[in-house]
Amino acid sequence: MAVYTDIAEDDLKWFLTEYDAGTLLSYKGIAEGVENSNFLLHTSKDPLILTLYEKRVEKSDLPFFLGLMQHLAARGLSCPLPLPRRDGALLGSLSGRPAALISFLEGMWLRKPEARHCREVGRALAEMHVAGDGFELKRANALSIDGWRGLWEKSEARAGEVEPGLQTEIRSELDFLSTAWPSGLPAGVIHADLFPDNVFFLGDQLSGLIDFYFACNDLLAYDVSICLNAWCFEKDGAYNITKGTAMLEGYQSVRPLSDAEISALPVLSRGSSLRFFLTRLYDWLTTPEGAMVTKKDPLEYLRKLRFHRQIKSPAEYGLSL
Ligand SMILES: Nc1ncnc2c1ncn2[C@@H]1O[C@H](COP(=O)(O)OP(=O)(O)OP(=O)(O)O)[C@@H](O)[C@H]1O
Ligand SMILES: N[C@@H](CCO)C(=O)O
Repeated sequence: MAVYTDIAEDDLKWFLTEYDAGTLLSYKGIAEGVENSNFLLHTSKDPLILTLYEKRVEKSDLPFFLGLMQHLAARGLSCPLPLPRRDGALLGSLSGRPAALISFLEGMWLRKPEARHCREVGRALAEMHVAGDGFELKRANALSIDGWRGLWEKSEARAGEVEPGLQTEIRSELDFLSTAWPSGLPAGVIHADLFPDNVFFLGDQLSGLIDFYFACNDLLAYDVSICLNAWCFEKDGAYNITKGTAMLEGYQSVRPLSDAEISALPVLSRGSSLRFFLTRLYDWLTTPEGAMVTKKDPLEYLRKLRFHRQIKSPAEYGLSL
């Protein structure tokens, strides 16, 4: 569960005096999520989410994340809006952690998304890419090509515990990606973690995107590859081309991909598979047994990586070329 830091009711009430948030009626920790501590607050006004930022989030990045939510919401994207304090600041401090209040978004994430949902996600991703234009703050992607080798080196010695032979395979993948990684593709603000648990639906209608805490500036098509990986594979590891077609059509109904972006999809998808494999591998090897956090399977992403490696044409993702 993701409540790493407990809060005392009195401290919370004191914290809320800095905001025009109404009177506290109740609060409870939210079990989902792995990165930060989240609480649902009921007040005499609107419900709110309180997030306490934990160790993996750099405090210096918070103005980017919170400012981005404001920027996107102001351009009509459905995403949480940070509530400013009375002094105008978006960030406060609670229980020794940086903390923010954000608006509560109605909806549920889908445990079993179908092709029609993938279409909506593709569309929303493109809308986010378009709406991100003009956002003035910049944040480099620490979890892109330049960061992968360092991340791998933290796990390499023990990687064989997860699957024998991994060392050779990942080293050669890193070598391949460092020569094949595309440059010059359209770049902008990307979500970088738009998995099913970060997209809310009300019925079949997409109601909003959450969790912008990996957002950064990077290649827009790299974000598309992250979504293909997160939404278009079945539990048995098979790529679902119907979902892929729907997602790519949804995306292109808002922002058509260039020929260069389409050609780069297999390489970008190898990269995004490696990115989630590496963070999951690190967590797998370092999270203590019994910790109240669900560890995610790194091998799921190794299998996706192997799938993308044998792709001969981007048409195999469901694009009509
Ligand atoms: N604005 C919001 N409105 C409604 N619920 C929210 C909102 N923000 C977060 N939540 C709830 O809190 C949960 C965890 O949020 P979030 O995904 O941001 O956490 P996290 O720790 O950064 O997780 P991860 O990075 O693993 O996805 C969500 O699944 C959702 O249930
Ligand atoms: N979405 C990530 C975890 C949280 O960022 C994963 O599935 O590995």
